[in-house]
Amino acid sequence: MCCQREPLGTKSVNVATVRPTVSKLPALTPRSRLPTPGMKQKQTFSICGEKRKASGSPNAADKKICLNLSMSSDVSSASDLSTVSSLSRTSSGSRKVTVPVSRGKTVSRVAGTNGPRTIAPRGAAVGVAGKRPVPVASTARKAPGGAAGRPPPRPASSTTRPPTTKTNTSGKAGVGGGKKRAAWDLKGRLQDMEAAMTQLLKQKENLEMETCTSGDRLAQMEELNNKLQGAVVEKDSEAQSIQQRAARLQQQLRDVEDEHDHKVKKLQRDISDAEFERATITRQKETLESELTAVRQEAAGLRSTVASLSAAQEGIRAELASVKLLLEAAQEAGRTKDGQITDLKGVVKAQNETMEEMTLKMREHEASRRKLHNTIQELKGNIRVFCRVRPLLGDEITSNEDPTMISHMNFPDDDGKVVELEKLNDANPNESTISGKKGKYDFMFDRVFPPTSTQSIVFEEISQLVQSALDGYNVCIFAYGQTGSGKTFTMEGATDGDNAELMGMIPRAVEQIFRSAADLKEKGWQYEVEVSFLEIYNETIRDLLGNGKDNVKHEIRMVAANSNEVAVSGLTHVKVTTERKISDLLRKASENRAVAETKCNKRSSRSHSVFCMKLTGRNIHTEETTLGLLNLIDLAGSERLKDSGSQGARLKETQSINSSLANLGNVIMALANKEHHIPYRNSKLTHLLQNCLGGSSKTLMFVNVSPKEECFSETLNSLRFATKVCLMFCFSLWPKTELDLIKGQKKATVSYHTLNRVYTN
Ligand SMILES: Nc1ncnc2c1ncn2[C@@H]1O[C@H](COP(=O)(O)OP(=O)(O)OP(=O)(O)O)[C@@H](O)[C@H]1O
Repeated sequence: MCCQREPLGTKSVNVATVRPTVSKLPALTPRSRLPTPGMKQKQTFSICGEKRKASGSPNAADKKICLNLSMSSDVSSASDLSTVSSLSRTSSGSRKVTVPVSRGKTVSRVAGTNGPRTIAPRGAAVGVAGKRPVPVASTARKAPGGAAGRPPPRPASSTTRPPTTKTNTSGKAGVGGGKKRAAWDLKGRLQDMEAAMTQLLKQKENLEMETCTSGDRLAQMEELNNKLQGAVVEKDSEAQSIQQRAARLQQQLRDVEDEHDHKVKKLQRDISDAEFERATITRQKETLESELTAVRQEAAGLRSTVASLSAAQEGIRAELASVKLLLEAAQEAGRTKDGQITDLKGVVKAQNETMEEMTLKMREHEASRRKLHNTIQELKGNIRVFCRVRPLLGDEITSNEDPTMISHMNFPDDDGKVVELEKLNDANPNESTISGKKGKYDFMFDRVFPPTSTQSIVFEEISQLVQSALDGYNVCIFAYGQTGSGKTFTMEGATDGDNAELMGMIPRAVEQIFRSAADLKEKGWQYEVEVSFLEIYNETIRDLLGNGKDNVKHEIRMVAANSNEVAVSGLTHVKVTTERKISDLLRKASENRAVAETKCNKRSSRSHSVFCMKLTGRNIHTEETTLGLLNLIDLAGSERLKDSGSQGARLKETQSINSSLANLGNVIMALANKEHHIPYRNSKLTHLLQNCLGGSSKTLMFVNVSPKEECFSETLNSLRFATKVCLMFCFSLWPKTELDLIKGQKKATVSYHTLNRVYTN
């Protein structure tokens, strides 16, 4: 059965065999090749499948067959593609391919028939690839009712209906030849009518048959429609999966593009880096070129220098030749000199021997120097008294007054040994005088330092005693006087920036000791210096180099039963090798004293401070050893009880001070009198200094005097105490008989003039 088909036009379908899996479209490649809505293009799809060879051929290999479909159509949407090709199996097992090429247009083929395989688009020519298409109608006519034995469907269009015999209603035409019967020919007309009736019955039968066929065809079409709808759903899902895949592919493409962009950027960066590097290299190249130019210029300069040097070398060679000549002459002279050197070596040897002798003599001289020095010191007196008057200071100076000019004091002699004291007001008529003149007093000491005397002038006088300490003698230097008279200034000095002139006796003595020790080193003497610093307050000893907080009770003990040497228990002794170290120690002692001062006002002036340097010497040549002690003592301010008006603790302090000062005087007196018993232990101070007072020890006492007129009485008192010490020493030099004679004169006081007369005689 054939149906009228629409002409296919440019569409052509070549079908060999299509496998059921043909619904799987081949993978669509690049996104750019996917149709987009509204795109008009020619598409070619290849649907590949496999076909087995005829079953009669056992070795038949699978053959790949393809359905090629070319079309040119408007693709309105991607979903149209899903319906491009579909395949469904008919109920009879045959395969049917329906290919809608555009909306409402389909190409169908029924596989499995015995006839030639065709696709019968409406009115189009369909044929096997490469063969001329066979008209459908003729094919259908050749195989009527071929598919599944059914009659071919009746053509839908009335134009395709088989021609019907036109009934001659008018009766004018006969059935057989169209010849009109005569009216009278009833029989003939009856025959015609029977023939017409028969024809009409046939037509009726045909119509009934056609109606039946149309019903079948309608059912077939409905079935087909259902299948097509199923195929559409299937294709829709396929289209969705294709869309998802396309989306994945697009995502991949975007990833690839991103990666591409990333690589492009990286490449651009690499390019810019490379360009930068190229620019750097270019710059380096330029620099190197300029350096090369400079080096070339330098090389040119060097070449010219080499040329000039070569010329100079020639000159030097010539000079060298002349020098060689001179050298030869000198060598000749040298040989002569060698002889002379040998002679000189003999002379040097002789001189070395002389030197050794001289060194020995020098050592002997050093020993003699020590002895002589000591003799001189002894001749000068093992006990000496110096008087020092400080200048007026600050508020003490009235306008237009020279601070070194003191109205009530005179320094009359050129030797600097006498001080005259004159009371200008309120002369006490009962006051005893030395000069015999009321209100005027003369005092003579080993040395008197007026207010103009500097620290260095004062130290000159005591430096010999410091030397004695280095030579192995014990030396005590005291500063005695009323409060504010200049004892501490004399002993320690004042700190006024870096003014070295204000340095006191202690730092100067230290300086001299280290200097002399260095000088004596070449004579084989090595010294070890050990320092201690203590104060005695109210007969209690306190360590000024300790930690300042200790409540240790320090006791004075004899080092050995048969020796005079004493030691203080728990006292700090510091070995020093430099002067700087000693200044640090003095600072520490002063800080410790300052702490104590806060506890007891003005304590420093109410205590005795004893700075002691132990000097141990050893001669590495002679193995001779020495041990000398240098004690520098700042005594507490002396005050007369009746003048001070002290009470309570202050009274106790004053009594303690006066007692220890009186004991000092008694000890000195006992030493001068060569008494058997010396009362050292009556006070801490004399007990401590017992091996430094008396014997071969040297004692020097500074009596410091205030220039203030209101201190006249205290000044007089201090000078009298110092004179007593001085007299005792003078007595000690006298033969005992003469001493007894003087004592027998029963004079209350011994005048300076008497002593002077006795002394000079
Ligand atoms: N020769 C001097 N030249 C200049 N100033 C001096 C001299 N002697 C003492 N002074 C000054 O006089 C003041 C009192 O002196 P210093 O403190 O030495 O007296 P002191 O006798 O030690 O008193 P104290 O017993 O209270 O300790 C200080 O300011 C000191 O600098």
